[in-house]
Amino acid sequence: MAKKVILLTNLGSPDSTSVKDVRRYLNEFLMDERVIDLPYLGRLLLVRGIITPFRAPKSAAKYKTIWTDEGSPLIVITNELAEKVEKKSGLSVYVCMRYANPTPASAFRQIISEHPDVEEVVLFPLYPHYAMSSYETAVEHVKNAHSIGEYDFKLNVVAPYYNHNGYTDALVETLRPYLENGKYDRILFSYHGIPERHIFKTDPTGSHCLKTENCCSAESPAHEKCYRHQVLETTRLVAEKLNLAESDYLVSFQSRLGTDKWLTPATSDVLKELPSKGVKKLLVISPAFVSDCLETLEEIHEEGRETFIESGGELYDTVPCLNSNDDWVETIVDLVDNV
Ligand SMILES: C=CC1=C(C)c2cc3[nH]c(cc4nc(cc5[nH]c(cc1n2)c(C)c5CCC(=O)O)C(CCC(=O)O)=C4C)c(C)c3C=C
Ligand SMILES: [Fe+2]
Ligand SMILES: [Fe+2]
Repeated sequence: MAKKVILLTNLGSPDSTSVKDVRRYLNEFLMDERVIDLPYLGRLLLVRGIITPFRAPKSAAKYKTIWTDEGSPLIVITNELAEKVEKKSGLSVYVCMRYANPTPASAFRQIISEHPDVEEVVLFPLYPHYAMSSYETAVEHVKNAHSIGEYDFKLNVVAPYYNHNGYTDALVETLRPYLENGKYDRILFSYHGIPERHIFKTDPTGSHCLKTENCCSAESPAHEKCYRHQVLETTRLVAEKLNLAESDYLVSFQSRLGTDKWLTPATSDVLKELPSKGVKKLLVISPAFVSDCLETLEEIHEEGRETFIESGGELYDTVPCLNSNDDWVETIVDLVDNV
């Protein structure tokens, strides 16, 4: 059997909550051409001249509200997950991040020093859905480091698993305890948003995505890379497993940045509008995030609650991410075994 190890890759966090570290992180993140897809000079001016100077102090203050003694929740949780996957799979598990630390190059150096005979690294992106700003950039970043290092081992990548039974079952099990006494008027599936332009860009047919109202439910090869299709599928499968009626839940997109047209409806708009439509008791789940992070702990749990309650909502609960729960660990091992 080929000597195999696992490499988990996640988005990454600033090294600390200092404005300087947050600025460096935001510059690296937003200068990624798969995140802000402008020509280099335009991107540089926008990111360094406008977005980062204003955003860094605000983001640093937000990170301070979620930071733990061990560091960023996203990093701490990813490391805990790695330990558990290692125990369950019997394989060595490493971690790298798309932005900041640890880098793919440092993870490869560690792998080689601990396993000089390694033949295969299985890359597991901690993104269930394909988007050029998440799954694609993370995978390309690791492939790039692999090719620069001219390593002898193979790099195999786990495909997006938005419709994998284990992943949707794991989501169902995190939701189930909240649904036992039927106290919510609605469940909101809030996914990280992306600009519509990114959906057009990743449509290999060039003619399917966002061309009709129900493009995401009509058969198409475009779905292999369509973020909207994939998040709607995750939602549909989870709802089906829980026997939810269509009127029991809705989907929205959070964390919009800039003035471009992003996927709609925006989570913040939905949270403002629901109470006036009679939805006073709300449960929110964020399945695009497998690890709790700034976008769940601050934006959804804190800001989201404030928006909903100030708009007339009465009860607002949020479901934790899969983090390092046992169902999720088993799913990762299964996906790695079948890559
Ligand atoms: C779940 C997948 C993600 C997609 C798709 C995604 C797209 C995307 N993000 C930004 C801008 C920012 N995102 C930020 C934080 C952040 N984003 C994701 C995941 C996805 N992003 C995660 C897991 C996190 C949390 C990181 C953490 O340390 O906890 C941030 C930084 C924080 C802030 O200032 O708000 C920015 C900026 C864009 C522009 C984009 C698509 C184009
Ligand atoms: Fe993001
Ligand atoms: Fe689509």
